[in-house]
Amino acid sequence: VPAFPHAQATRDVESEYDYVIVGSGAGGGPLACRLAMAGYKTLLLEAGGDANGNVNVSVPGYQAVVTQDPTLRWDIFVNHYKDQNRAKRDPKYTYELHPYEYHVGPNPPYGAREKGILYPRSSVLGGCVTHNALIWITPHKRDWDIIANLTGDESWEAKKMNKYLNRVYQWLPAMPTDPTILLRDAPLARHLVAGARAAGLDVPVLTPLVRLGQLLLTSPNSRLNPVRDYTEGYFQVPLTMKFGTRMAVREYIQETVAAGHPLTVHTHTFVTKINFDTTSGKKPRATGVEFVEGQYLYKASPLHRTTSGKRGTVKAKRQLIIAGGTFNTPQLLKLSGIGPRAELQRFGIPVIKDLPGVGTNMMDRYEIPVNVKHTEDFKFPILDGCHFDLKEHDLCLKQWLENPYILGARGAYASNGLASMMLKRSDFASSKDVDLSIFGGPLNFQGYFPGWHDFSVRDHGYFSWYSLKAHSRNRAGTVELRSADPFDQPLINFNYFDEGTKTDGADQKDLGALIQAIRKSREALEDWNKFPILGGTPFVEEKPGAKVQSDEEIGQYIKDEAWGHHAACTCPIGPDSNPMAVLDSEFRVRGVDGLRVVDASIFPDIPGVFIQSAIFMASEKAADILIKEAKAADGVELAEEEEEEDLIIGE
Ligand SMILES: Cc1cc2nc3c(=O)[nH]c(=O)nc-3n(C[C@H](O)[C@H](O)[C@H](O)COP(=O)(O)OP(=O)(O)OC[C@H]3O[C@@H](n4cnc5c(N)ncnc54)[C@H](O)[C@@H]3O)c2cc1C
Repeated sequence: VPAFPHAQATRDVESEYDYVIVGSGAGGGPLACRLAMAGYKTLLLEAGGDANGNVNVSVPGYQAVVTQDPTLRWDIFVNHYKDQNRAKRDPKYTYELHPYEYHVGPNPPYGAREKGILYPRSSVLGGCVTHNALIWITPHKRDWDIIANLTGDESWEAKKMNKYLNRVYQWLPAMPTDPTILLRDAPLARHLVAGARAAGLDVPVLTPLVRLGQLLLTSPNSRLNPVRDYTEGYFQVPLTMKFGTRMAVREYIQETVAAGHPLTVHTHTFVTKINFDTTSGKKPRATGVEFVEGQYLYKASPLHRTTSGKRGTVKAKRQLIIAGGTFNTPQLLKLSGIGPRAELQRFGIPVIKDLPGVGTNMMDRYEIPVNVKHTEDFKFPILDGCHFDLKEHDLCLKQWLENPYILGARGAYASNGLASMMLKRSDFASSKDVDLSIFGGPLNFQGYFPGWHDFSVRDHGYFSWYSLKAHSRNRAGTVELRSADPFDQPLINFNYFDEGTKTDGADQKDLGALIQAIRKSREALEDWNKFPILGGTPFVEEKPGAKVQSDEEIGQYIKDEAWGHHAACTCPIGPDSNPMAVLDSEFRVRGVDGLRVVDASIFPDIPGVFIQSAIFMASEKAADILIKEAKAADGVELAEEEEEEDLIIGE
């Protein structure tokens, strides 16, 4: 594992910084780096640790292992349905036996407490980017135009957002799995080839690997393709890694500190409250935060023991930016007096600003698999020696550690295991953009529950196609306080399908798209038969299972077992005329001064197919706005901007 420069670990919190940022994930991390690189004294407060020396965060093949790592995971539990009887139809429904000890599925022992569905989150430098699946798919143009149209702020138009993608590529490496790793496993390649055929591509029966090799060189992100957002087909899956090692926000923060920019990072620092000055007679102004220093203070951490630690406060001279993510940002705003009046009063929280939209409008994608098991003792050769457990017998880890990134020499762990994807437009898409991503890999992943990773990789004879519904319509999710205790996790209700948004048949349309995705996955599995030249043993479908055939049966399977992992939109940007808009188009929290939000919660509509790219770009935009604002305030002349609209740097 390469030795990354360590984050500055000083514990003396100075009393004032230009900018204080809470949360170092996809939203907060890049913003902190940019502000510091522009010369502003910036403090980044992060509840988690820096994960230095933790190999889990660096190995792409450990993308699932890392979500189980107790040192950085938060076990957040959510409700897909408020109706618990309905929720329990999901075999992933979880109960707590003792603190952080769980029972998954029906027939819990007597006394077990209902928890709901696990929603993995990571509290660590880099936030969820440090434990995510590394998939890098850039947003659709329409995602940005929606914000521009909604707010009248043209700077959000797609052509103007292009420059922020260029800026992301200044620090973010992205590359696909080396095709030579995959092409060595003929039965796995047989599945991937079948996927290409089901995606409508012509694959020669006698030389399928040559065609697959070509397809794995085709990027789904190409900005040179003017109709890229509508282009259906079969593509490689770009990953946020460099030569087979995860590299993204965490590493960028550490490099920025090491380069000597004025960025101070305080890890293991949990922010409990935003402080306001309400004495001016004008709008309340956010002046800084209160925090507690200590490890695993949030009760969602399985290593949580105490909420006590060294307490402190810090002031933000220019702006305070909250970037705690879709669940924690609305929680912190509400705890600090910004949110729906009735809810705040219920918990005895003094109201600073009645903002009814905080913690509403939550969106997510739906995901659902078809899992098959190959018969007898078949194992995918690519997984030989892979134990996914960091122990000495994990020969794939040894291979990854000891080899250079050349011709697949680092082996299976230089990939996240999901190398290719179909992009499709379902009959239920809300625009011309593709709305289904169907990707395959040698895993038995059925969604998130405690121990999901061990379950997914235990048997090396499984293959699955996963469908993800992009541009989903449900916006009925909510994040509400459970208590006034900042260390409690909030109450999170997604209100799936018919429990949620039903306008214009929204729930039925999303369901319809997913039913088509399941049928497309099955078509890919049938097309497997067309390539016997690649070997392998037959398989049986375990989920949803051969008996599940009609639209109604497939629909029920989806409603029972779908999940999501791109939760967003709980502090949406919106126009002045919308009382539910939490932010203006420049990330300002409405009704107060000095306070911004920059993370997955800012979007009025869930963007793209995979979300981290949109958050990174929004973070770059926020930096641009704040730097210009600071220069204007200081009377510094703004340099003429180069026209970057048509410039393409990176993909
Ligand atoms: C299992 C999984 C896999 C995923 N895979 C992908 C993928 O392959 N591709 C993709 O595009 N997206 C993926 N995502 C989604 C993506 O990683 C997240 O949407 C994104 O990281 C969210 O960014 P954020 O800035 O909103 O919050 P986060 O990245 O979650 O960062 C928030 C940070 O704030 C800190 N924090 C919160 N509250 C406080 C507080 N009170 N005080 C101090 N610090 C605090 C947290 O510790 C955390 O580090 C995945 C998500 C999950 C869960």
